[in-house]
Amino acid sequence: MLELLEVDMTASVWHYKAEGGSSIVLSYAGTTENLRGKVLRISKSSLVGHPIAKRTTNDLLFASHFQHLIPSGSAPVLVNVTPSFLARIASSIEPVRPACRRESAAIDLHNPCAVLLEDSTVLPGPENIPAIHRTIGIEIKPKIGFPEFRCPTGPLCRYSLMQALKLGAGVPDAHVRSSYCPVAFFSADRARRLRSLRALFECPQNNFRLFVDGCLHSLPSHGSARALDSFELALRSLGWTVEEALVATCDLLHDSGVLVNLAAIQQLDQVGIYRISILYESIILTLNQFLRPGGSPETLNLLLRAVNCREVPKASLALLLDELFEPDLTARTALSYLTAQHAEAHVRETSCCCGELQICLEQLARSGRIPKSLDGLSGFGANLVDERPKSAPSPMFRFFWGEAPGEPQVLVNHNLDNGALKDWCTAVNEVRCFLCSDTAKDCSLLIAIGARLPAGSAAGRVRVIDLDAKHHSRIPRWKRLEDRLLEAVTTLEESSLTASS
Ligand SMILES: O=P(O)(O)O[C@@H]1[C@@H](OP(=O)(O)O)[C@H](OP(=O)(O)O)[C@H](O)[C@H](OP(=O)(O)O)[C@H]1OP(=O)(O)O
Ligand SMILES: Nc1ncnc2c1ncn2[C@@H]1O[C@H](COP(=O)(O)OP(=O)(O)OP(=O)(O)O)[C@@H](O)[C@H]1O
Repeated sequence: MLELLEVDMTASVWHYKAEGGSSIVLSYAGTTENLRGKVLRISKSSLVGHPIAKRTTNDLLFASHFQHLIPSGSAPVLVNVTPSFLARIASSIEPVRPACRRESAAIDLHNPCAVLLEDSTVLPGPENIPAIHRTIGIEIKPKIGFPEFRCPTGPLCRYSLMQALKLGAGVPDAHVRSSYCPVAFFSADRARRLRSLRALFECPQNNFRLFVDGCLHSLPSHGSARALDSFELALRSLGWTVEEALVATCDLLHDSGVLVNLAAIQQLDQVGIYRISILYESIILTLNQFLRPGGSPETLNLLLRAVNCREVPKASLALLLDELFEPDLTARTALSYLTAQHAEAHVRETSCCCGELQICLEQLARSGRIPKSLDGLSGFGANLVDERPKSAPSPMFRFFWGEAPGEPQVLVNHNLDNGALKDWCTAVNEVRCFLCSDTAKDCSLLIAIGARLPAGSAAGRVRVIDLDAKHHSRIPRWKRLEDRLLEAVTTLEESSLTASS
């Protein structure tokens, strides 16, 4: 059983730290010893009260399986919160929340669970107590590290297309187009990595945040001299110039091995959203066939067992889909290695988990959870960075090359044979891998660096945050988004044709 802890529910000791699309994070400012250096991550709901992220406590159950991987005291813990505590927090933080977040969502007052986490924007002091006066925290949401699209001028990454869409839609954060390139950020080339980091610093949008001594430092979308000045002052007090701090961050990220691991998990997406969407619809058609009156419950249960799911008698479609796509232990292990990722750069030693991740991915392959196309796993993770776009066509490349995915179809009929069962398992596993990869495409890195050391290096640490499993119900939305991205590619193609004629 998962243990639910109680936390200090005095609203005044929890201060707003930051937020994303589905969570608000508060830092602890009270005196309880074991809460110092912790943050509380609470869920949001839409303004009319619908939960935003379909999160399950399994995320935490899962984390509890891997406590041994996570440095002591850093493992996330599920805690109980009351509606009245949440309501008090909601009113106290409202004035400090960014307007665009306030207008779209609020605290979910009806979710009795929150997550207590280590504050990864600060470095632990001697007794694991955060030395909050001496840390710069840098948060990066790197997005997808390989190009997925092709246009007349060459490969194109999803991020730059999203920039075009965000600019067109007037997204508040993105009124200036960023020159950040995730492919360069994941690159093995240090100069390219550094250039992409500078681009983030110059145009942060929602991909880059700075914390000074654990507090979010507002960095305007396109550099107001004043905000930069105060950040530079904070850096200077730790012995850094901005450029030196960016170089140290870049090196720390590289030494930690985290980017290679992240890229490996992102590339569990081997087939692209169009094929995934067809498979997802096929899975729904198949389940519906067996859920209809007269459908065969025995066959349905056989299908569930074939993909390691519990038998669900008389289940609804929604329950069955949740059961099928609740990430299984092995897929979660891969993500868990990211959670456990950390690096202590001052000793230039890393606790890079490439080896373990490799084993885990191989296990995924053996258990049939990685599609056949990923069979050649030797080197998986090791030489992905920079290699893949040249050596193996990405899903979207394949789409353009004419391997269109076809129509959804019922994957098995009532006379289940081995071939049909295999198609079913492949389809479910491909969708599972895709969901797992999407988590890695949307997570963030938190890099904490302390004072500059004489050799120009930093005491520092890298953590990966926001590894929530993505819910299968997002698949139709992702497909529609992909349609819009493809339209943007077409517009680019047309404008380049016009320019060249
Ligand atoms: O759909 P995308 O690629 O725009 O990604 C969403 C992110 O937008 P971005 O492009 O990074 O500005 C979006 O970021 P913001 O909340 O806009 O900062 C979220 O991360 C969203 O995930 P979730 O709803 O919080 O679980 C992300 O949604 P998912 O794609 O992960 O469902
Ligand atoms: N462990 C942590 N330590 C310090 N700050 C954190 C931690 N976890 C989250 N944060 C801060 O809170 C913000 C929101 O958290 P998180 O990314 O988990 O929310 P989300 O809504 O799931 O994000 P997204 O919109 O990217 O999906 C982060 O961007 C980060 O600034």
